[in-house]
Amino acid sequence: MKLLSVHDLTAAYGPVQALFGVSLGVEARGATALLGRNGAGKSTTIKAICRLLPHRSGEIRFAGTSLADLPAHRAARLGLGLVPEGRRCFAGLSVAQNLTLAARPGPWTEERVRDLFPRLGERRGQLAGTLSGGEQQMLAIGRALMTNPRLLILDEATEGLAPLVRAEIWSAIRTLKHEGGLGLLIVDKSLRELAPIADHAVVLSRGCNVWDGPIGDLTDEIAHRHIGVGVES
Ligand SMILES: Nc1ncnc2c1ncn2[C@@H]1O[C@H](COP(=O)(O)OP(=O)(O)OP(=O)(O)O)[C@@H](O)[C@H]1O
Repeated sequence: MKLLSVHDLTAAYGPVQALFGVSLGVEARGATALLGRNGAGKSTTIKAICRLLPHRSGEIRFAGTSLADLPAHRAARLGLGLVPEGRRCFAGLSVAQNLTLAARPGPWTEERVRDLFPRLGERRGQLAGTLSGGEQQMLAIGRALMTNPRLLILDEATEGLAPLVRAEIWSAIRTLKHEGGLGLLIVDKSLRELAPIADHAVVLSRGCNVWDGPIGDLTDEIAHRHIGVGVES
């Protein structure tokens, strides 16, 4: 059984339909990359999965349970951990407070998050609002891990960051894939970084699935046409 299974999802912002039938799956401890050009519907798909946006039709099942009628906090409690686009940490609270506020029982503790991101340990008492963009992203990932999710959803986790910080975050994501004991759904355009992590890729265009398969089978032609990047990018 898949950890997450989305079938034929449609969703809209008021009168504007954004998803026209999106399907994807994530295996337990597997990693799926969700790809597509700007505006393709990736964030909307994630919002619908996390119940931050109601869907119109289709099915969303997580660990065998339908999420269709659940509010966002109940879906989160089932084990969905979201690292949203734009990070969204509590700027006026310290790193440690941000982490402990999110905590739920399980293998992920503040100490383990600090092992994954040593910079957060060095800045435990610092206000989140004064962290660099990369450090805030690490904190956002740390906060999601502190909820002890079964599925971690990363929406553009490395966008707009300097190369060295990006490398640190990708290294942490690789560690999560191999040692984290959780499933991953990753939205990103860095196909070269995703290739050793994701087992599977789903490509969206204009709110529809246009390609789905093992990430290694993604051709340069498909990548250029539907993601706007080459497979080596
Ligand atoms: N709050 C909103 N109100 C109305 N339309 C929206 C809203 N948010 C997104 N959309 C529209 O829904 C479509 C899908 O947007 P979405 O943000 O899901 O794309 P995306 O693939 O995540 O893009 P990006 O890579 O730029 O984040 C787009 O046409 C977008 O303009």
